[in-house]
Amino acid sequence: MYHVKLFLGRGNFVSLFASEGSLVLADVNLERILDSGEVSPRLDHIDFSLSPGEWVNIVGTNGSGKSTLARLLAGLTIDGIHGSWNRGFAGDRPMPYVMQTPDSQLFAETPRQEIRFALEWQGIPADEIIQRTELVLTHTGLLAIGEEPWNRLSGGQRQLAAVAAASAASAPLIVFDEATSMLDDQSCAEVMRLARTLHQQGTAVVWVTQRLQELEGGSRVVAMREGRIVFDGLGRDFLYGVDGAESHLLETNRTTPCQACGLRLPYLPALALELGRQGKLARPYPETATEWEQVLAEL
Ligand SMILES: Nc1ncnc2c1ncn2[C@@H]1O[C@H](COP(=O)(O)OP(=O)(O)OP(=O)(O)O)[C@@H](O)[C@H]1O
Repeated sequence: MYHVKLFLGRGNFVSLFASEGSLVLADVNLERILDSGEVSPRLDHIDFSLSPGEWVNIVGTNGSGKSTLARLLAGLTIDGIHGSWNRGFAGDRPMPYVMQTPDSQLFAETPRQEIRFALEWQGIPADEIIQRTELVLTHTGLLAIGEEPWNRLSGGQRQLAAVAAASAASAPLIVFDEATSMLDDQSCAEVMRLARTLHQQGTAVVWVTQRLQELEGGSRVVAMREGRIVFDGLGRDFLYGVDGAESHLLETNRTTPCQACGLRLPYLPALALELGRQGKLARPYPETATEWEQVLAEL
């Protein structure tokens, strides 16, 4: 860990503790002009740090600022942004950014071509490109459809090709912006598997999602509301409230951080909270399928 002091303009400084090489944003702001002519924040006093190799989930309702933050983390240009940042391990080049709909980011004609172009764009020597393309196709399970034109592939297969091309960059960070929201469950699981493999290999992952059932209890969740980060902590605390605060939570009828963001609790956390309310279940609440099976068998 080290200590960074960032100049914020107007004579203000902010001090943040960050792991060495972290990507750090400090008091980042972005405004937008509404149709009425009023000014409204798109990003509102954002302080955020991402360590090398870390996985962070970004959640929030529509229009809360998730994509804007994700684009900023990817190093894509956003006009009108104010504040301080140090891109740390992510460097100055734009990082791969996988969008919701694959068709808006595929520009070659087949998965093999798409990966080849991604490698060419990085400046990989021509004699390495063919071999590396085949390796990426193999590792992503796309070898059999490498030569298929997009119109013969499903949306899920096209999205996998987009992830494969993004992963070909071997970048230190990859941003998934609701990359699974248009996919069926199987394609969704395959895209998630690829993202997890990249993470296990050391790539930092920014995972923007509205599918709260994807959140793991021990993973980091950053929740946004009206351009602000309103929660930054563990998935289980986001879904259930902070441990120890539960009785207060129930007595006063306060909502969990998830509900306070205007998001609906997924079915299983909602069930766990309800069973807790009825005194039939105590913390720690089950998170995995096996833990749930045990709990249900004992009820
Ligand atoms: N290019 C832009 N110029 C001005 N305002 C924008 C622009 N893009 C988005 N906005 C506005 O900024 C706010 C945040 O948008 P953003 O897309 O970051 O939210 P989001 O949480 O990703 O929403 P969604 O889940 O609907 O994609 C919204 O009110 C949106 O209308």
